[in-house]
Amino acid sequence: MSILLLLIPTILIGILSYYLWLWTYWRRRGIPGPLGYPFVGVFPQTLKSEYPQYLQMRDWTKQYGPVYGYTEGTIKSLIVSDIDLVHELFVKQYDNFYGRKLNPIQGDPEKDPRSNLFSAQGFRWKRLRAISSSTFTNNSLRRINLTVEDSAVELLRHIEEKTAGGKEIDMLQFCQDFTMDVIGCIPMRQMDSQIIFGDNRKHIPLIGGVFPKFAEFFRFFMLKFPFLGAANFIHVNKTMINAVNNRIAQREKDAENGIELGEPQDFIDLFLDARADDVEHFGESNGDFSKSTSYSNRQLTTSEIVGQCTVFLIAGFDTTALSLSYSTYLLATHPEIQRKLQEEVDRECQNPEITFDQLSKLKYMDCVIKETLRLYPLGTLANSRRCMRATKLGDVEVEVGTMVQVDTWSLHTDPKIWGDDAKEFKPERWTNPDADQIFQKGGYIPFGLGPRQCIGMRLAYMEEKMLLSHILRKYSFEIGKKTEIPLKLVGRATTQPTSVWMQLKLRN
Ligand code: HEM
Repeated sequence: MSILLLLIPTILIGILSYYLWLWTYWRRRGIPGPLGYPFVGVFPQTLKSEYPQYLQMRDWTKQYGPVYGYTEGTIKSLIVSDIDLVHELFVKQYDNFYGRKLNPIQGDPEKDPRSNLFSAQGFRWKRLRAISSSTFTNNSLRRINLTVEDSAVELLRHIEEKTAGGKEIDMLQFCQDFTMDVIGCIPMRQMDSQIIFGDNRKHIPLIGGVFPKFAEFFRFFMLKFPFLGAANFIHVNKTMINAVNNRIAQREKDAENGIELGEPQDFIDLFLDARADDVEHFGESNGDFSKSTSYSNRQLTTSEIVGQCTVFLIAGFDTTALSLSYSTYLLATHPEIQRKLQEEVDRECQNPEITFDQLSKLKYMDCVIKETLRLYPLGTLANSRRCMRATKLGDVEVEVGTMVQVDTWSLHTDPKIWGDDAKEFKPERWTNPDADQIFQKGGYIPFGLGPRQCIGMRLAYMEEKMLLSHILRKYSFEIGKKTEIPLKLVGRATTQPTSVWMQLKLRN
């Protein structure tokens, strides 16, 4: 009994000291930054959906400068917005930072059989990337150009109905319908986006960050008992597993009946067909990637296909819809830029159908989309890396397991990089070769940089150009009574406007 009385306080003091030690990690190293609270660090600030963490990070950058640190539970993050450090992180020191920042509740990327392109690291990532890349080649994009156009035309019909009599519409919802139609595997298209992105899981990252050793255990329970907060995730996952299994069964049945494979219907087909011919020939330059032998398969397993389709849905649907809706807002508030863009579209896209080659001639449209993503780099949660080998980033010694997050919002509007008009919407700046130089150097990263740059970037551009061209040939975006200026931004994984109401005026 007396031993117990001694043991319990000792354990409690040990745990307390451990958490306080972690909490003051950056202070002890002389790196500035917000402290937050014991045990949870800055989690209460970074998990607020009503004030997205990227805006919060931007505020802290103003306060602490381009390099600072904070803790979220036991997760130690270094935040950077210095162009040279960004380039070093993503490109020069890729071998030291090849993992992405993950919460322990997301599982171990080395062991999870459903580990996907977004979370995987090392050889496994290389293999998934090589296999997935074949679905984003020019040829593949050309093949789906028609599907993307069908979705755009369908949306235009829908817009026609809803704007009858001069009614205002919320472009955010319309853009989401469009991108879901393009990206959603057929069985997911009817699913409410709230189910996929419903914001009811604030406690899950918190538990994972504060109690990493028990993350596997919590994960197991949350997947067993949906009411604990993972109901939406479980539903999406089950629907995807059924969809993939049904498609495999259908293919087997067709093969038995001598029916040949047709054109791919969606990502499930693309992934079932995808293979990487050079997967077995990846020579690794260092020991960290050497766990290669168990993954030398050229094709994806069923679990991997489920993981890939789910991550493509999550990474590709909302991001592209948001980017589109920000563009419509910026065009409505900058009519002279909209007119110039309409002139380009009228000139280059004269036939009813818009081809892949015509889309590539829309140079001013490229500038508008680039500039939109400079001012609204909505998907920057992904612009992070995990330190896999101890190194130095600038003057800071970075230990294995430390996360490095780029504050993209500050980087993209830094007057030292972009000039005094950094906060203005000026697509013309992209006609100056200096802007592309900034991109090469790491100052413009809406799609990240280096080997892990967004794999869906070209698909996103294609979708956006297709929809904007179809709409702008017929309508002009105009500010309406309900348009919020400036937009009110919310969100956690992505930064989104609460709504993008506007009027679509028929052109003469
Ligand atoms: C405007 C639309 C989009 C934006 C702003 C965006 C943004 C990003 C960013 C910032 C990253 C991190 C890159 C890095 O770490 O260097 C990323 C990665 C990724 N994105 Fe996108 N994305 C968009 C569209 C898409 C689409 C359409 C898809 C798929 C169909 C997609 C799938 C992915 C995947 C799988 C990754 C992880 C790549 C890897 O680690 O190898 N994204 N995206």
